[in-house]
Amino acid sequence: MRKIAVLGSTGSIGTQTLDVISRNPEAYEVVALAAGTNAELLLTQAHAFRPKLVSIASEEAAARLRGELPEGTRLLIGEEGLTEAAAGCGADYVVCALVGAVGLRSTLAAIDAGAAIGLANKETLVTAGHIVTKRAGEKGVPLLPIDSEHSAIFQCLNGEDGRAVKRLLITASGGSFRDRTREQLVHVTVEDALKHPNWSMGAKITIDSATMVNKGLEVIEAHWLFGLPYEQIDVVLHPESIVHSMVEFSDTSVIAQLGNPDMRVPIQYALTYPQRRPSPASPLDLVKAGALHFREMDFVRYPCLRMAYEAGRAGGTATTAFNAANEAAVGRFLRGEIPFLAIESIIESVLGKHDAITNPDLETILGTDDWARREALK
Ligand SMILES: NC(=O)C1=CN([C@@H]2O[C@H](COP(=O)(O)OP(=O)(O)OC[C@H]3O[C@@H](n4cnc5c(N)ncnc54)[C@H](OP(=O)(O)O)[C@@H]3O)[C@@H](O)[C@H]2O)C=CC1
Ligand SMILES: CC(=O)[C@@H](O)[C@H](O)COP(=O)(O)O
Ligand SMILES: [Mn+2]
Repeated sequence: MRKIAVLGSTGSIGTQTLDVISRNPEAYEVVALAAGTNAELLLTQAHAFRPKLVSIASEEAAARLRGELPEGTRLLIGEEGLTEAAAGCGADYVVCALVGAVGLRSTLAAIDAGAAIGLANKETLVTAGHIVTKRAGEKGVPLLPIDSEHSAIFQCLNGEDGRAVKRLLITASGGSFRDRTREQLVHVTVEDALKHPNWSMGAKITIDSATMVNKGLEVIEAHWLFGLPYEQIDVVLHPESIVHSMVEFSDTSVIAQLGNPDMRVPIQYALTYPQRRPSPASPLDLVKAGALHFREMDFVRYPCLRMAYEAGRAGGTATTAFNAANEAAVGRFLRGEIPFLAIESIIESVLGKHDAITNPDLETILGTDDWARREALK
């Protein structure tokens, strides 16, 4: 029986992970759950799964859990709680479903404890990919992708020799504003931006899809997960989100992974790999799905993707700054403080002020993250 910790259990990926687990109760024991603010849902989950530990971000949220948890479930708070959930409860598998670079330390703690990682939290790889992948390699810990595109690529590669890969083709839906011109983006609202055409996801990633930052993060995530240079990672617009990504090989063969948009498929595959199990997702009927479309990516329409490639190629702390500036800017947009198009100007401005440091250690990464956030909030 696999002992699992779910970091970010109350979010979109976290709740779907627990849904997958609850359909296979004989295979999993949930040993720890960690959340940010949603004490009510965390409490319900604690009673359903009876973990050894629950962790919540603040003392205020923790107050709502005291005296209400099942017998034998400990309560911890903040970064200490995240680390203990990741590394102190005997989990042999940790699902990293936190949103943002806040997931970095607990992911590293889980790796140091020798747990396999189911990784949804792409910001961690974008922030410190060289540290996370090196540490996982040294520990012999697998990093199993949950992000749908990376799960698709992982499945297409199927253990193939990387030298036979010509390029990765990451698909992008185009997000909430895929049919709008840049001029039409001037007055869009938060409510509009949160309407993703194909996926129901947390607020931050939904905004990232609309700005195309999400695809930029995914290009950098693919660079670290699959060890390929940026020249071999391309993005193609695919409005239907049926083809989750593709790999082109040196003999011109292109292998794709397809399915209806349902994150429980890649989540389950990351949990059961190398096996497959029946899934609750609705089967894909290509005849009913109709025509599938593919369009060239327009880097003028989507400058955030251009900036992500530039940061990726610059390397070192450039991607840390890119991610942190975006996190802060998206927070401001969601709070109604800035218009949609200011997200990209803030990222551009922060990157313009940043001199990337090569091969940074963790302290330098955290310093850059902090600096970029403060710049983005100015
Ligand atoms: N949703 C999706 O379909 C996909 C998501 N991803 C990636 O997966 C990750 C999670 O995304 P998603 O599930 O959509 O995000 P959500 O916002 O839905 O969930 C985020 C989770 O993180 C928790 N959290 C946030 N801040 C903290 C903190 N400081 N301490 C502890 N817990 C915290 C939240 O807790 P609470 O809600 O209690 O505040 C919540 O459980 C992101 O990196 C995203 O890019 C990748 C592919 C698809
Ligand atoms: C489901 C998933 O993996 C998301 O990252 C998704 O890819 C978002 O869609 P787009 O970024 O392509 O709009
Ligand atoms: Mn994705």
